[in-house]
Amino acid sequence: MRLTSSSVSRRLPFLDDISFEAARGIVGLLGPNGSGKSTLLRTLAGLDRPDTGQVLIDGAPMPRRTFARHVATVMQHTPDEVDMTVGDVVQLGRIPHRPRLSPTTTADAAHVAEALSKVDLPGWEHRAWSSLSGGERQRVAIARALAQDPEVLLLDEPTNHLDIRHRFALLETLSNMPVTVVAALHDLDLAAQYCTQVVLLTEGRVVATGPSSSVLTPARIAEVFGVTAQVTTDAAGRPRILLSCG
Ligand SMILES: Nc1ncnc2c1ncn2[C@@H]1O[C@H](COP(=O)(O)OP(=O)(O)OP(=O)(O)O)[C@@H](O)[C@H]1O
Repeated sequence: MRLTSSSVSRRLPFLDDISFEAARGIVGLLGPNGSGKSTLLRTLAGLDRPDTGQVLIDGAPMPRRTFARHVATVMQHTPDEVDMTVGDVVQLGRIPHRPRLSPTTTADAAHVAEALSKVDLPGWEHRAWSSLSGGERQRVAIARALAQDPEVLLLDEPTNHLDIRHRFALLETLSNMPVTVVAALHDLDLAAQYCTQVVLLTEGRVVATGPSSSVLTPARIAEVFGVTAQVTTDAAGRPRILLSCG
């Protein structure tokens, strides 16, 4: 499924004429704090409306209920004290696939188990959500989105709280799935390795978009983030970014 941001603009929080298209693979939204990544993701997810412009799926606006079935989101700030099990939380991802008020099925339970395995938490259904660490909660929130069987995934800092191994594992899993992912990321090196395309934002505007090799140049990184970057290419031909202060 293709997701298109077509000249999306908002007055508050500010977004200015944001256009890009995401197809299968990971599109990374990059930019400093306050550059508009979360605002853009919320707008793409239909949680906030653009003042002008449109969000299109396969070239057309999508009705709300169909959208909820095909597009899964993980935004920032998961709740703390919720009296639910991990299984309950991940089951929320199955709601758009069930008739209203109908009970969960064994097929739903299988989707939940598979999603938990994908985030390396197999068999965690009975753990209490409130007992989980920050990184475990983040992985459960991602499992909830995966259990939805989405064709488009919108993720706000999905690697937040994750240890290094699980950061790699998550991006590896996402890039091998037949889904369109748009993810806000802070780690430029990780983005360079896994994103098919990056959208670099500052102050609600797109500075550059395209493959990371063309967008993430040392000059642009210095201009946007105020840090020094050394850009090399690894054995697999992927750009690698080494950052230093100043
Ligand atoms: N409800 C709001 N009303 C007014 N301004 C807002 C509101 N929400 C966010 N902003 C402002 O809009 C700008 C963009 O915020 P946003 O959360 O989209 O940035 P971000 O790129 O996701 O940042 P971060 O990397 O810190 O998560 C920020 O300056 C923020 O303070």
